Amino acid sequence: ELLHCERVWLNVTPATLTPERADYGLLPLHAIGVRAGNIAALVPMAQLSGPYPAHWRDMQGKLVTPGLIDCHTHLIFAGSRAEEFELRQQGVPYAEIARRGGGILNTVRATRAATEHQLFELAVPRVMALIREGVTTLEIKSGYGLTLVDELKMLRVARRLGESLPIRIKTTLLAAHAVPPEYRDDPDRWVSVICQEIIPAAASAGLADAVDVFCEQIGFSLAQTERVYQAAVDHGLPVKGHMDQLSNLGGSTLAARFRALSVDHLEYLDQQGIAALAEHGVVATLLPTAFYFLKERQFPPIAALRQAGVPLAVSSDINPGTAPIVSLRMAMNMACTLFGLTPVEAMAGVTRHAARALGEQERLGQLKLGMAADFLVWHCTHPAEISYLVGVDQWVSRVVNGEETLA
Ligand SMILES: O=C(O)CC[C@@H]1NC(=O)NC1=O
Ligand SMILES: [Fe+3]
Repeated sequence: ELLHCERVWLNVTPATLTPERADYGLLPLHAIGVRAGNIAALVPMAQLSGPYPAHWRDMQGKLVTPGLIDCHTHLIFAGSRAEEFELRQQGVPYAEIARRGGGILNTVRATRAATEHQLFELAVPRVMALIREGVTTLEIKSGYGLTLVDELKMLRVARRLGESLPIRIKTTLLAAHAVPPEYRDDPDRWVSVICQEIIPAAASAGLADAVDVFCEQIGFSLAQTERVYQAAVDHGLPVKGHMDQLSNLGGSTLAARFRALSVDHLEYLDQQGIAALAEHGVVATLLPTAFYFLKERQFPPIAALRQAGVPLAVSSDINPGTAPIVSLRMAMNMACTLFGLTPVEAMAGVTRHAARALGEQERLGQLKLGMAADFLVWHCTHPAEISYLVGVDQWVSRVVNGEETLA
């Protein structure tokens, strides 16, 4: 089947990350061929004899993996919380910083004031940093606009990043990120605006691929979360949740009832929630960078999640408040170092499990015939290096939708 491919990479060592294997799914030397944006051939070199179609490259045995998927980011924002970082390091408590107008609402003010083009320009270097790390699919949330106009503005910027840069973008509406100042006295009315105005507008404009809620004491209650989830489902949108990050409101169980794609953070997830996730195949997304930056003490129940067979994803949670570290591979390293994941689990967490967290498990996240031709050929000699060594460029060929990208 190589002869029908548009491009072929010879002598690669595939790490397939298919679910049948408990390891990287490493195969001996293969040729990988693409056609019409998909993986059209994956053939052992031992079975090959020339001639080979045009556009082939000999990769001399280099490792090839599925493209990395960062399934949870807030990387579109204006302004900076660096000054708050300084205050915090001087010992000023969070509550005092919030009282002074800091926190999420600081970023909301700056993001509302920024134009669509300014937000795009601010986001490009952050996306390019992830592209350099090997990310080929990236989820970006809204949540710093907190008005109909500004939430849609953020989602349009996210869509434009995918149209302008060699990366797949999935968008998530997170209008339920914080209560904007205009609704401080009546949060339920903000939830009504989300359900009756923002979700319908985002859905009909095709701007949102999913709907997320920050279900937390300092965010939205279980009842408010349920209202937003019901509106999402009524408009054909899947849901996900920032759940059990600082306390347990029972959000994961509710999310599982709504067949959520994923629940994320999970430091306070309990056995009831774990059972609900396992029953409905919901992905548990670990966000170790926020745990690290907030100096959290409560670990997510990794062993219990493993025991229950809940798929673990790993993501950067890039955001100006609790995860100002623009690196998926640093998050992989922290998932291993802080949370005790193995490098194999971290790799599965940014490939097939991250794809599932975005509802893309049929198309992305594995090296498998017929799946999207999103893959990386690495200098690395061992797949664990992708979680181990952070900060250096290490891919020699980056392919998205079958096209080799040089950025
Ligand atoms: O501080 C910010 O800007 C976002 C915080 C971030 N958002 C959320 O839902 N959980 C978080 O840690
Ligand atoms: Fe987040």
